[in-house]
Amino acid sequence: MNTDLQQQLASLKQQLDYHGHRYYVEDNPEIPDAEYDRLMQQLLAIEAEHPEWITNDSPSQRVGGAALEGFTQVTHEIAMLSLGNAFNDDDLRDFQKRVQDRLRDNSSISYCCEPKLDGLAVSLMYENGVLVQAATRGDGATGENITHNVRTIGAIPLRLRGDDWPQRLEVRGEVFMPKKGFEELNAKALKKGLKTFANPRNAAAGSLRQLDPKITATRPLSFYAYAVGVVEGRELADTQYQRLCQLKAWGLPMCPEIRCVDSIESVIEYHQMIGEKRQSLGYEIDGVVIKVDQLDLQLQLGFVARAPRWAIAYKFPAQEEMTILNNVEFQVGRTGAITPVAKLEPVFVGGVTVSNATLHNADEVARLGVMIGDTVIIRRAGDVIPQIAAVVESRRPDNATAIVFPTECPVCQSKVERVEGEAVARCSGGLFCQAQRKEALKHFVSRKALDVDGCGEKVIEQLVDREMVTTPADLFKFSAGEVTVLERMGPKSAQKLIDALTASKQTTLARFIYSLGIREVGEATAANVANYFETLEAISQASKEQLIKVPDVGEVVAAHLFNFFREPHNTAVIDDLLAQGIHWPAIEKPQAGVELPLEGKVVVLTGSLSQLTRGDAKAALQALGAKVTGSVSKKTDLLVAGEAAGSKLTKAQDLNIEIWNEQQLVDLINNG
Ligand SMILES: NC(=O)c1ccc[n+]([C@@H]2O[C@H](COP(=O)([O-])OP(=O)(O)OC[C@H]3O[C@@H](n4cnc5c(N)ncnc54)[C@H](O)[C@@H]3O)[C@@H](O)[C@H]2O)c1
Ligand SMILES: [Zn+2]
Repeated sequence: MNTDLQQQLASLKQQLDYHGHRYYVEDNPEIPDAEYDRLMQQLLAIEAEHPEWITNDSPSQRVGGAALEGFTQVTHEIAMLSLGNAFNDDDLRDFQKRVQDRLRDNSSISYCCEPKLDGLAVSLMYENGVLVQAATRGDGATGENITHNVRTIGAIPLRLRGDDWPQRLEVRGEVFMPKKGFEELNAKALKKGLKTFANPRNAAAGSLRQLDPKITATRPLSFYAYAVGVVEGRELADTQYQRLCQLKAWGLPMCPEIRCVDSIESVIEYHQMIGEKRQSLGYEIDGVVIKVDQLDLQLQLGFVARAPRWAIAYKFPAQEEMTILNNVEFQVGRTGAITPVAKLEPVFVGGVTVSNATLHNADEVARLGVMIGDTVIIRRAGDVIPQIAAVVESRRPDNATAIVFPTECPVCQSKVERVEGEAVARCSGGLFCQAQRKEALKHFVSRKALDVDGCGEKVIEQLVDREMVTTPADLFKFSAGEVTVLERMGPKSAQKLIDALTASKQTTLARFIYSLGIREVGEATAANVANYFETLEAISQASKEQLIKVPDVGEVVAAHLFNFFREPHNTAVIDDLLAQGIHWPAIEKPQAGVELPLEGKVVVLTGSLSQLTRGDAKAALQALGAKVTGSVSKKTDLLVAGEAAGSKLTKAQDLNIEIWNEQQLVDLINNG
């Protein structure tokens, strides 16, 4: 009759066992906590209806997981328990009612309110004020001996302060990894191509349960005390809050957000207040823990199987949820970067419904090992954009398909380039691609490029939005009358704009190369390339090997240059520009035998310049024959120091290096 329900129960137990093991024993959960909690709530609901089905081995009756092999075991003198959960204000009011009913007391009860730290519980045994043993919670009865590892955690005192502590004192609390440390740890791992941790809890647990304490020592772990276990030889205060204050006086860190309040409504306010603070705290929390403050009341209330009756965890809405990756679309950014965007089955997480998430780039896709059709874990903490944190590989369907990057830009069909060593794939049709149009045009007319007066961002935006220009060459194709349709463009300013455009046609090869907006080709690089090859034709036909010979051009820049001129869309625009009359004077190389004024000199630039941009100054120095480097050393021949020069100037003075001001450089540029 009840076989369906019993089958469901068996399946829930089996799933909870599996995920509990991954979480508690392996520190490598597969599903988000919210999903685990839902499974647990289903189990509890069935067991509430059929208490006769509850077995001792049910996940509802047990705490945590077994100790890891490799550690010696510690038997807890007083069991370390879990906590019941509340998910809304009414759950909390029910808790209050249960407490009052059991105590047969209607007077108001004080509650100690504490952030629920997302790390792992540890027990610290102090004898005569000295830390003698540390253990994990394990299955509540038996934990792992992690004394050596815990000794490496700076926040945990090896010896208690003062002298009024009990002879034996067991302190319980949470070891956790602060958010900042977690991010740094993951950033390091990512750089080295190592596995990253999904969240700070896993990082803390994985770091603490290391067989080698040297590894633990390198991990940024911290600790807050929240309870007392064994006490022998002296009485402690008779409330939870006072006890924590005592621990604090003995040198054990106490979370500064802990408050004692005297009504359940104040608890609800506290929960809300901490919820609002959650993102700004330096550590991850997943709720608040509410404890009846009076110790004698706690004793009267006692325990159920796996949790005290006098405490409850009031959870925050989940920041991690599961959903399905339905598809991946590729977006082209305004600089041509091609970003895979995950199209998700909508899911409510971190307070909003999420249906898109960025996958960043091909490296990220590979790192996650994600496929279309996968069940993925979405993480959205605070206002941070939603991220795909992990893939639930065990739920991969048979028809899952690989994510394939396009070889052609989805917007303009130009070739996609992915330069070796760069994570990002890009559309190489910079001059032509609609997605990049506005950026390309703004760059083209900017001061260091063709320097078109009166052609600001607003003008470009309107010209593009009205489809009056699609490529830079179109800028030279309209009449003054045609541009008067733009906002705030009277006949006079229209004529000015046309005149400025006409004037800009007379330029230099360096400016022209710079104006094309080739990736990583700044003004100095453009000048070097122009000087080296002397003609546009030579540049556009140069091989990568030839390009690398240009000062300042490495493999990446060479690849960008090479690919740019291989894209027919780009060369068509360049031809059009030349047809519109863009021209420049031929570059005259100094005759052989004539030395450049700074030939072979190693020059460093520092401080802020007022007449030249950094790039112009660098390019000018290079044109004068100098090699420009970044730091002052014995090899430096000359330092050009602008305003507010700092340590480089001091160092150059110490080394007796020749020092010029900006004007001296400008004079040399002007007079050769
Ligand atoms: N993702 C998974 O697969 C998976 C599997 C198992 C468990 N879990 C998650 O683990 C949690 C259940 O684990 P649990 O049994 O350790 O219980 P719990 O996390 O609900 O509560 C007990 C624990 O809270 C911690 N805690 C933090 N601050 C505290 C404070 N101020 N006072 C007292 N305790 C404090 C202690 O470590 C204590 O052991 C749930 O959040 C569940 O979602 C997830
Ligand atoms: Zn494109």
